[in-house]
Amino acid sequence: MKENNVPSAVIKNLTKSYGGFTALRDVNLVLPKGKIIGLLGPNGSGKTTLIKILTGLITNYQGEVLVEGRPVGADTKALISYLPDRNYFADWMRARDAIFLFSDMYADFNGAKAFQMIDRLGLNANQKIKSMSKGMIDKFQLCLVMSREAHLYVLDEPLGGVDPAARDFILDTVLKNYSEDSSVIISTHLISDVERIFDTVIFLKQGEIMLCDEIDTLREKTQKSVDQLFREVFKC
Ligand SMILES: Nc1ncnc2c1ncn2[C@@H]1O[C@H](COP(=O)(O)OP(=O)(O)OP(=O)(O)O)[C@@H](O)[C@H]1O
Repeated sequence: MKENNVPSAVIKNLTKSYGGFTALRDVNLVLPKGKIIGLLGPNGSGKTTLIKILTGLITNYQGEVLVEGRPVGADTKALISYLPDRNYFADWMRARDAIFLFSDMYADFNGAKAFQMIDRLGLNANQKIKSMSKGMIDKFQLCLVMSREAHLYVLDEPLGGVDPAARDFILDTVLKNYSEDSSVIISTHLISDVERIFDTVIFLKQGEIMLCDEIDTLREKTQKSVDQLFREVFKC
């Protein structure tokens, strides 16, 4: 059962240091359900660190992180569908093997949906993943991740290797496959391609939240696209 009134994630006073270096400083965020959230920031601003904390891959930090009201841990991993920034398949695997593996691993995974999606994207279920191009693997991983009925989807650079013609299809795939009971957090540098699907935008700067706003409010306030604003705020 999904607990409808609980935010997908709540982050309170989160600080993460690597040795003497502070990668995240006193981050506070609430990720409400039914939203697509853009997590944006220049290289090294702490996006992947935040994502790894949310997904339970980094466990030593200060502060509190809740997913569906529960502290991040073994329980919450099952609630999150995570697209990492690199692939994790064994060399021998064909696309269909990975789909069957996901079926075994995740109770909320819809294998039929995954087969349909890869077909729609022109991928071959019998092809070895190792022999796919980077863009093909990106598309395939996104199909797997969006074929789960998760509470929180965490997508780290989902379009990195995807050709411009396929990007819109991928974004529509994201839009179609998350529900009002879940939320999606997307970290990307391809802001102009992705901003049309954001409800909320977060700018991270040197480990701190410098902006967290609804996209409509932001556009009204600044009269700029998110991409334009990002380029101005983070101009080198
Ligand atoms: N394992 C680690 N050990 C030490 N420092 C680290 C480690 N991982 C990340 N950092 C540092 O923490 C900071 C934030 O890194 P992070 O990977 O979270 O940034 P990012 O915003 O995802 O960057 P990018 O856009 O380049 O992927 C960087 O200064 C990075 O060098």
